[in-house]
Amino acid sequence: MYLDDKKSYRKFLRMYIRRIRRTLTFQEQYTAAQLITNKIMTINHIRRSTRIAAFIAFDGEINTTLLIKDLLLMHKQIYLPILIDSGSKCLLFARYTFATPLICNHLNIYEPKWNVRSVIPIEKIDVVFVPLVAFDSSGNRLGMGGGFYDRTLQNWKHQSNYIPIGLAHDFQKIPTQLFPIETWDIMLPEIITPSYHLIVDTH
Ligand SMILES: Nc1nc2c(c(=O)[nH]1)N(C=O)[C@@H](CNc1ccc(C(=O)N[C@@H](CCC(=O)O)C(=O)O)cc1)CN2
Ligand SMILES: Nc1ncnc2c1ncn2[C@@H]1O[C@H](COP(=O)(O)OP(=O)(O)OP(=O)(O)O)[C@@H](O)[C@H]1O
Repeated sequence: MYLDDKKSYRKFLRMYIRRIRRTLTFQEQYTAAQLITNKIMTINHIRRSTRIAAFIAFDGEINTTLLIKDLLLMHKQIYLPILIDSGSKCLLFARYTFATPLICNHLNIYEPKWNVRSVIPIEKIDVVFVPLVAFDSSGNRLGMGGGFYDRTLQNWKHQSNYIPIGLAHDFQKIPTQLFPIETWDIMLPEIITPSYHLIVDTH
């Protein structure tokens, strides 16, 4: 592997951070989940929103179970991404309630069972919580490498009212000078970790 080409460097960075993420203990994950949930509950524009897209964590991502539970208890409408084999590689968002069964997809991620009536156009969502592998203080985001969120969010600034917000562990932050940016990467205007709430000017 050669780290002087960007593709290999992105692959290396993903592998490196994913490996650290997977070594977190249950206690570390639980503490992080409590801290990030408490932080999110204090953010006014999230408290005011009605429809929120979240994700079910896998591969050591920051655990969202407590967050989703608290948001449901606040009577927010929660949506989760589902992957469909359409070739478009865009995500669909389906309604999730305490009564919704989750199934494990081919990438080992839990998602609601596909049902045409539970899917909502992304334009109707207020806040989209976005998983990520690495980020920097300018709002750059590196994901799992499928390009799903990059494609799904590509028009958010121009055609939509929703705001994408990255959720991550603190250690997933990379110095900007080391960040391998690609032209198609979507910049995140906000990123929340257990310790801070980063607000970026993406204009
Ligand atoms: N929680 C969560 N949900 C999510 C995402 C995510 O990053 N986190 N995604 C964000 O886009 C989408 C799924 N994207 C993914 C892209 C690539 C791989 C991946 O490379 N997985 C395997 C290898 C592939 C395989 O087994 O076929 C791996 O772990 O290496 C996984 C998920 C939609 N849902
Ligand atoms: N808006 C887009 N339109 C077409 N192709 C895209 C777009 N965004 C990303 N891609 C393609 O998807 C592939 C994976 O992109 P990338 O490595 O940035 O994924 P990622 O951001 O890490 O993953 P994800 O967004 O799923 O978490 C790249 O080969 C890229 O060419």
